[in-house]
This record gives sequence, structure tokens and C-alpha cells, in this order.
Amino acid sequence: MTLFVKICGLRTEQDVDTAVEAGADAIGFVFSDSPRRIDPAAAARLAARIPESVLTVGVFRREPLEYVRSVAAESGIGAVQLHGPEDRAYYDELSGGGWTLIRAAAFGDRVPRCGELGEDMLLLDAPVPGSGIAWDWSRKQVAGAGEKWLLAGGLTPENVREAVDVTRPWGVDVSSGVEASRGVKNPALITAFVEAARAGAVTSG
Ligand SMILES: O=C(O)c1ccccc1N[C@@H]1O[C@H](COP(=O)(O)O)[C@@H](O)[C@H]1O
Repeated sequence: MTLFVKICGLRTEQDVDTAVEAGADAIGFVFSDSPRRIDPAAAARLAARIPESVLTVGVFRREPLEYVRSVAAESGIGAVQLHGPEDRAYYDELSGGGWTLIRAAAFGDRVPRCGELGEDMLLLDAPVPGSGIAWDWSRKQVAGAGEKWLLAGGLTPENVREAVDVTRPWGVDVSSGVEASRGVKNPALITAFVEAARAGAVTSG
């Protein structure tokens, strides 16, 4: 099975086109406080360039439900990625809206199971999302084989292959590791990341 690759925090046409050409499966737009923040109208313009086969993801951190709903509607994204303490009721409110739901959780002692709050994908991240700081991947098989879970946090073109070999995720997600400076993507790194992630990949899917 081919490793699912998400490139996050994109804000320019060039970066979006590069990610699509490189073969990314998902492209993320950040709608919460971040150097990568983009407004919904600008994200909608970028999303119009993206083929339907590529999932567009809105990233939210501790936002009210109504904000998520209105941004998702205006930007036309296909998936909602939630970084926060959202509970089952919050996910229930969003389910049925047509979005793929991605639950982000900081890797800790208890590894969540994909689907336990109604999410479609689970993203295991470092404690500070978007920081570029990696967590300890050495705990093999950190999530269930066969689950749709993505590894994130401090991935780069240099370390993604080892991280995938050790943890066997269903997919990977990167932001800082493909940037020239904070919030500014480097197209060559985007391409290098997708190639490195998929080189010889064996996944849990
Ligand atoms: O990228 C951000 O600024 C951000 C802000 C708020 C919530 C999530 C954010 N990014 C997510 O962080 C991980 C990995 O980031 P990195 O590669 O370590 O920089 C990824 O899931 C992004 O979607």
C-alpha cells in the first residue's frame, strides 16, 4: 500500500503546484494562530488549483465549532484536522458535514485508537504542533496496524524514511521540515520529502 503523504501549511500557488506535482495525497491550510495562517478566501483560491484526487485539509487548534464550520464552508476544504481537547460531542456535530475528520493527538503514554471519537484518521504529533520538534519514534508500532494513522512532528526529507521504517504509519504529515524559514516553504524540500517518504515504504495499511 502506498504511503499517504500530507504537506501542511501551504500559502502560495507555487507551493501548492509543487506539492501536487510531487504526488502529495493531501494539502493542509492552517486556519488558527500560526506563521502559516491563511484566510479562508485565499485558501479557496488555492484549493481551486488542486485536483479532486488530492484531499484539502483545514487545520484548526482549539477553535469554536461555528468557526470551524464557517471556515470549512467558505474555503471548500474536504477535511477538518483538529488539534485540541475536542470531545465526542464536538466530532458528532461535525460528522455528517461531508468532511473527512482528522484527530490530532500529542503522542503520550496512552496512544489513542483511530475512530474512538468518530474521526476518520488519527494524527500522532509532537506536543507543540507545527513546531518542527520531533518526538520519540523509537517506540515501535506506536499505533495499531491497519489503522489510518499519520505520523507528524519534526519530520524532514532526511529523517522521514527512518521514521516510517520504525513506526510503520499509514501516512506522514510535514510542515516545518519543508520550509526555508518559519512559514515559508521550500519547493525543492517538498519534492524531496515526498520522494523520501515513499522510497521503499512498507506501511501498516
Ligand atoms: O503548522 C502550524 O503552525 C500548526 C498550527 C496549529 C495546529 C497545527 C499546526 N501544524 C501541524 O503540525 C504538524 C507537524 O508540524 P511540523 O512538521 O512539526 O512543523 C502537522 O500535523 C501540521 O498540520
